[in-house]
Amino acid sequence: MPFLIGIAGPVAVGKSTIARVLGELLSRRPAAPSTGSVTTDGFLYPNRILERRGILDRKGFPESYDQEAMLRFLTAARAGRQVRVPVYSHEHYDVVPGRSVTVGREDILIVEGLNVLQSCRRPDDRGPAVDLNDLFDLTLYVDAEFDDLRRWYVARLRTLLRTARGNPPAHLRRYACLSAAEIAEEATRRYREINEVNLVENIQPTRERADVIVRKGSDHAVREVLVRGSGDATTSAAASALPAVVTARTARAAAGTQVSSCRASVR
Ligand SMILES: Nc1ncnc2c1ncn2[C@@H]1O[C@H](COP(=O)(O)OP(=O)(O)OP(=O)(O)O)[C@@H](O)[C@H]1O
Ligand SMILES: CC(C)(CO)[C@@H](O)C(=O)NCCC(=O)O
Repeated sequence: MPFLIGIAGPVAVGKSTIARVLGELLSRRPAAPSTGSVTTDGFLYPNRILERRGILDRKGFPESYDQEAMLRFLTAARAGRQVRVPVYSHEHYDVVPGRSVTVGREDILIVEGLNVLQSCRRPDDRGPAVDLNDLFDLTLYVDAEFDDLRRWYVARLRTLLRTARGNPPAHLRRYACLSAAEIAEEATRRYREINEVNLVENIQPTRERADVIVRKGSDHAVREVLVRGSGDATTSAAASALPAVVTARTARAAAGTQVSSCRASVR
């Protein structure tokens, strides 16, 4: 059965980047465990369903996910069963029809998404909601300042537009004839009106459930690592070892990131 790691946090905080780097680092451990990572974005309903339900502008909110499918996936993965996960594309702003990734047989499986610490409806609402947190062996919450989050969101949008090379998919067309300043203004407004509302209402309230809170600075470097623990010597030692590992290695693995000092404590 895989060791399941959950990574939660706001939109554009760097969850998938951390999942990728962490997976790579863990697979280089002496025992060479096999690792995989997957995002809960794949369980978003396709745009056509969100549109039909009038919730396209609620993408990322709890009701925009197929929670039953997500719960089935996590339960199967936890039991070590192979399972197919649909794929979401930021480029196309939609779930990709017919595409999936198969996971569940790895030694370590990392699942990242806005909602991995939230609770999830059971099929047909039978029984109380499940705290997804309970399905993971270790959970992280990646945190950052709102100003930085907006900036990283805008930067990612710019990258998407650049990658589209003058032929953007439908949802990016509205940005195509805007100046750089207008793109930043429009994307910042979008972040504030949708993602920040979701952050305050649904994502940030789950932060304290995480085993580890990782705080990033405006240069993406890890500034602080807060480990939830009983205050015993082992937890304290693990907490003090973490920042050096996370900061230095994440920085090396993510090109252009500065290595900087980082505090660690047990909370
Ligand atoms: N360590 C890093 N150094 C430099 N840039 C980074 C780093 N981590 C993330 N980024 C950049 O920040 C942006 C958001 O990162 P990423 O896509 O990993 O976030 P996310 O939390 O997975 O987003 P979402 O919730 O929307 O899927 C991307 O443009 C990415 O390149
Ligand atoms: C796909 C999510 C929900 C999370 O990755 C996010 O990137 C997103 O698209 N949010 C919806 C609002 C927006 O367009 O940014």
